[in-house]
Amino acid sequence: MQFTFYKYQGTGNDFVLIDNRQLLFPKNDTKLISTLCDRKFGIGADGLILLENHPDLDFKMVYFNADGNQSSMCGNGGRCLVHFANFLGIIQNKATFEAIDGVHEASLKEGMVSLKMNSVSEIQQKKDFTFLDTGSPHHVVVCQNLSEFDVHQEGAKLRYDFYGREGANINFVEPKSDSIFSVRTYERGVEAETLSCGTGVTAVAIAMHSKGMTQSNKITLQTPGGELTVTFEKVGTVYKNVCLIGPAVMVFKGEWK
Ligand SMILES: N[C@H](CCC[C@H](N)C(=O)O)C(=O)O
Repeated sequence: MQFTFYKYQGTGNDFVLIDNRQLLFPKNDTKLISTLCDRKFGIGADGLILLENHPDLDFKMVYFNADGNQSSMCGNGGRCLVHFANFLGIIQNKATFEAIDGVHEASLKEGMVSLKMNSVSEIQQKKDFTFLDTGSPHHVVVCQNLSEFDVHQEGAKLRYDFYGREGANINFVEPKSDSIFSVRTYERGVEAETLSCGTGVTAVAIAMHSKGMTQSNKITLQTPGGELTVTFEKVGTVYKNVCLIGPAVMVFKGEWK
């Protein structure tokens, strides 16, 4: 089948975006989606995102991991989709859309997209790690010498041996200052380290505050793909008004034959 696609990246987390408002894309074709995301036989991406109409909101987001399966919320993908909706003329600089984890508000200014994430009230603080869901499930563990760390091997071990079939995303974090943290992420469904992970850095920011490793509510996350900012308000035990802020870039447009 033939269709137009747009390749996007948000701090190096990259996606194939398709305007599916006509509902012509074969969503159940796992093999096609994994081929489109394949870096040798396809376009190459960490995931694929469909923009669809919504009866009440600006649009609907449907997200697939590179393995071809529909998955949980993608923060960087959501940011890229807001940029795409502006490019298509669907929105100006504000958006309200539905994703798998509910309704999100977003704003766009000079190529930077601020995406409101769900509030977080359940944080599992263990001795050696923190587990929380920011739209996707995330394991957060502090480590030293992050640049030397074998993220793929250690991430896969935790993702498969500890979390089993369902899995989780594994975030390794190294404090740089009270409000700056370096993060590298092994992503479920990509089954590799990605250059950044939006719901992942959101989980890291909240986990660091919850552990008392930062007093700030405006956190800078340095990832191999670039810099993201996460802001939040802690009201009682709940993290509210959580925002993921960073760039979204259209890399190229293409036709799939
Ligand atoms: N791979 C994740 C979904 C995408 C998360 C990531 N790309 C983001 O920016 O949040 C999962 O299956 O839980």
